[in-house]
Formats: sequence, C-alpha cells, structure tokens
Amino acid sequence: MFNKIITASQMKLADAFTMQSEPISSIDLMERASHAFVDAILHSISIDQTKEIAIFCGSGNNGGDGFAVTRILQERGYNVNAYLVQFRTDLSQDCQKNFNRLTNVEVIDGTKDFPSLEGTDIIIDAIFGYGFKGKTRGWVADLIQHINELDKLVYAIDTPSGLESDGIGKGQVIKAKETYCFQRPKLAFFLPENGEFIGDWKSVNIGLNEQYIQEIDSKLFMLNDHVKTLVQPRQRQSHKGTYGHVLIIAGAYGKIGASVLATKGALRTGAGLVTTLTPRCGYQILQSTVPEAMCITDENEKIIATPIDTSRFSVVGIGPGIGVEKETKKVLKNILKQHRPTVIDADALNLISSDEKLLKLLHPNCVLTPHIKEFDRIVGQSKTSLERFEKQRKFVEEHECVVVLKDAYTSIISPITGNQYFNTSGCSGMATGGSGDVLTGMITGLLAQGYSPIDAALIGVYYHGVAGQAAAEIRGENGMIASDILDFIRL
Ligand SMILES: NC(=O)C1=CN([C@@H]2O[C@H](COP(=O)(O)OP(=O)(O)OC[C@H]3O[C@@H](n4cnc5c(N)ncnc54)[C@H](OP(=O)(O)O)[C@@H]3O)[C@@H](O)[C@H]2O)[C@@H](O)CC1
Ligand SMILES: [K+]
Repeated sequence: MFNKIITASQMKLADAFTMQSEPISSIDLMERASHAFVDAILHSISIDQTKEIAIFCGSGNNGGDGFAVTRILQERGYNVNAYLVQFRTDLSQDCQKNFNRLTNVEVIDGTKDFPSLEGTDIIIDAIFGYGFKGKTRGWVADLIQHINELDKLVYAIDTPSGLESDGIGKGQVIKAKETYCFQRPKLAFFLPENGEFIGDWKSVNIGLNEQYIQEIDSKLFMLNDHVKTLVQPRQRQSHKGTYGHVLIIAGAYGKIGASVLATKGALRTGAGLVTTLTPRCGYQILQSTVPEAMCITDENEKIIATPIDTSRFSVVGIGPGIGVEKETKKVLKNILKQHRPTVIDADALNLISSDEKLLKLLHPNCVLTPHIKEFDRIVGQSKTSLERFEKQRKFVEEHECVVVLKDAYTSIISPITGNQYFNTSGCSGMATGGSGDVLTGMITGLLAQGYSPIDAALIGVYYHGVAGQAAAEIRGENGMIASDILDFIRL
C-alpha cells in the first residue's frame, strides 16, 4: 500500500496511539524523534564541529524536540546554542522537561533585540510544529522574518515554523533549506505555494504505529517506489501482440518532435507495437528517428485533419503538438466516440477546453494529463492549489476518468476509489519542453499492455520522474532535455 498522507490532527492521534500501544511515554517518544532527527541531518550534511549552530525552540512540543536536539548535538561535541522563543509563558510539559536539562538557554520574548547570530553557520528551526494554526503575528512574525533575512542555512524540525501542516503559508514562515518531517510529509509539502518554505524535505521514521496510520481515513497517498508492485513481469512465452498496439496521434508542421518523443515514450515502456499518425510532413522525420515505430500519415501536409478508424489498435494517445485547428478537433471528436482507452494531452486538452461537447464524450477509459494551465483552461482559474485539487476531484467524479495534474508533485486522482496520489519522483530538470510528450507516450504504452487507467497513470508518472532524476545525475538539471528522460526509462 502507498503511504498515506494524514492531517495534523490525525498525526496527533497516531502519536497518542503509539504511546499507548507500544507503550512509550511522550518524553521518550520525543527523545526518539530527536535522535532520529539528529541522525538524519548528520547523515545528510557534514557539520564541522567548529561551526556554530543556533536552535530556535518554541514553547510547544516542537520546541521540546529542539531542546532535546540541542542536548544530543552538544553531547556529540557540536557547538550549539539554544534559544527559547517564548510565545507563551507556560511551556508544554515535555518542552519544559527538555528545557530543564539544558543550561544557558537564552530567552526571546519580544522585549529585547533579536540575536544577530553573526558567527552562526547553521540554524535549526523548532519554533512551531504541527500544532501551528493560522499565521504568525507580532514579535514572533518579526523574529521569523529576522531569521529569514539572516540568510543562513536553516533546517526545520518536522515543518517550517509558521506553516500550517494542512494549508498554504500565510504571513511570515521560515524558509528552510531542508525540512525533516516525522514519519510522514504533511499535505502542505505538496502545495506549490509552499515550495520556498519547505526546501527539500526528508521523512524521518520515529517508530509511530504504521498500521494505525495506514488505517486512518485519508484518501491522500504518496506515490513512491511501492509502485513497483504494480508492474507485471514480462512473460517468457510471449510475442509483440501480447503487449498491445499503440496509436499515437501527434505532431503538426514545426512540432513533429512531439510525435517522436511520445512514440519513443510508448516504446520505452514496453508496448508491443507502436504506430504513429502524423501529418505528411512528419513521415521522414519519424521513420528516420524512430525505426521501431510504424508511421501513417494524414492526407494533409501540415496538420492531422482526417478521422481515423482505431479498431485495429488497442489504445490511443492523442494531443502532443497537434495544434487546435477545427479539422483536428473533428479527429479528436471521432476518436472519443470510438471509446478506446485514450490518453489525452496538450492540444487535445486545449481543444476540449474550447468545446463542451467534447467534454461530454470523455469516458472511463480516458486518462487526461493536463499541466496546471491546461487544467485551468478546462475548469476555470483557481486562486490556490487546494481549490484546484478540489476541482480536479470534482472533474474526476463527474467524468469518471483519471486526471494526472502535472506539477512538481503531480497529483493523480482515481475515479474508482477517489484516492489522490502525489508523485514524489522527478526533479526540476524535467520542467522543459517535450517532457510531457514523453509521459503521454509512457502512459499510452502501459495502457496498451492491459494496465488499468489508474495503474498506467501511476506507473507512468512515477517512472517518468525516476528517469528524469537519472538523466539529471548525468546531464545536470540544466543540461538535461526531454530525450534524455527517454534514455533513462528503466521498467
Ligand atoms: N507524532 C509526532 O509526530 C511527534 C511529534 N513531536 C513534536 O511535537 C510537535 C507538535 O507539538 P505541539 O502539538 O505541541 O505543537 P507545536 O507546533 O510545537 O506548538 C503548538 C503551540 O503553538 C501555539 N500556536 C499555534 N498557532 C499559533 C499561532 N498562529 N501563533 C502563535 N502561537 C500559535 C499553540 O497554541 P494553542 O493552539 O495551544 O493556543 C501551542 O502553544 C510536532 O510537530 C513534533 O515536532 C515529537 O516530539 C514526538 C512525536
Ligand atoms: K519547526
């Protein structure tokens, strides 16, 4: 099962359940979490013992973690100063206990200047954790602004302070280089608005009861390498007919590259046969760049304008680079009426956004792969990513098809279970032209092999991201191009 993403209040319950069932006292759980944080950060970055570390600790349990981390690092020989950010005078019980175990903690209560931290190299943020609600105010907000303006390396414990675990950052929020969250990332980590606060995140296992967490009522999941379990082994006794026949409909004059990338994407995921329909101008390009695929051409030189009978194909992938001419729209309409499993991308989505009648032709064997702008064109603008996810859910329910909403953390919603999966693979180097065409080909290639629309989407999206990461390892995030993603697909 994919890891569930749970809310702050559900995490609190998981915390309580673990303490009761294991059993473990809250102070011991805090100690375990703090050791796990220290191990994780020291594993991730090498900290010279001469470097000065400042830890800002709040009055709640996140602050308690901060004090415990201070002690653990001091015991290991690091040069650490703790600051109590006393936003309330009564510390939580476990925070108080860990505070008492330290000497020389400087108190910040807004009555005097904030520390200048000139000699400090690293800041650890333990002001607020999942108990934070709303936005920071008054001197606490000023302190967070001050910390951000110091422009030091900031590492956050559990969550950047000032960010609600389940929401979008408002007011002053710590801008962390890395966030080490306990057991599970929070929903906030997947929202594009929060990217500048969270930095890179890592999830640290603190031994909470996994069975309890996985049984919590949540439809949010992380798409991670558990996806491997969905991939079927190829059979020894098989032939190309076993793995389906893909029809890719892509390209127009000046955009034949899109059809090349989508075609290769389908081949690289293991489709048995791939045929690509392009305008006449694409024939030589396709035949010479992808000899493994068959090419059929439209009568038209520059666009795809003639409806095609798809009965000899198992699946269709339509959209990359096809343009939005009215003749091409007729081809799309005709394809949708044939009810074949179909991946709909790029200009095919733009055509749908311009015509309600096309929307009504969507069917449960469709997978839509819009990026945010394409999705907004179909359903209207959203003020926030949370509002857009709500629209994604409604759209999936209404049209009963899978929607892959592409972004840094691509969101995929299944019409059958209502589950929403946030992809965790991939890298910023994939934000480049042609990357989406490769994905369209991959999902189509998987559909051809008999995977359900949701499984094809999950496998395609995850492995597309993994291939992108592998490409970036070799070419760098700036140097990589979409063709490199193809070279690193390993399925
Ligand atoms: N299972 C786990 O994961 C484990 C969790 N652990 C750790 O516990 C952390 C959660 O601790 P927590 O519940 O004490 O919450 P935390 O965020 O430290 O402080 C809440 C305080 O902030 C206050 N406050 C809220 N909003 C505010 C605002 N806008 N402006 C000002 N104040 C505001 C709030 O006030 P109140 O709402 O009570 O009025 C309360 O006083 C968690 O993140 C992790 O680090 C580990 O130790 C062990 C295992
Ligand atoms: K924090």
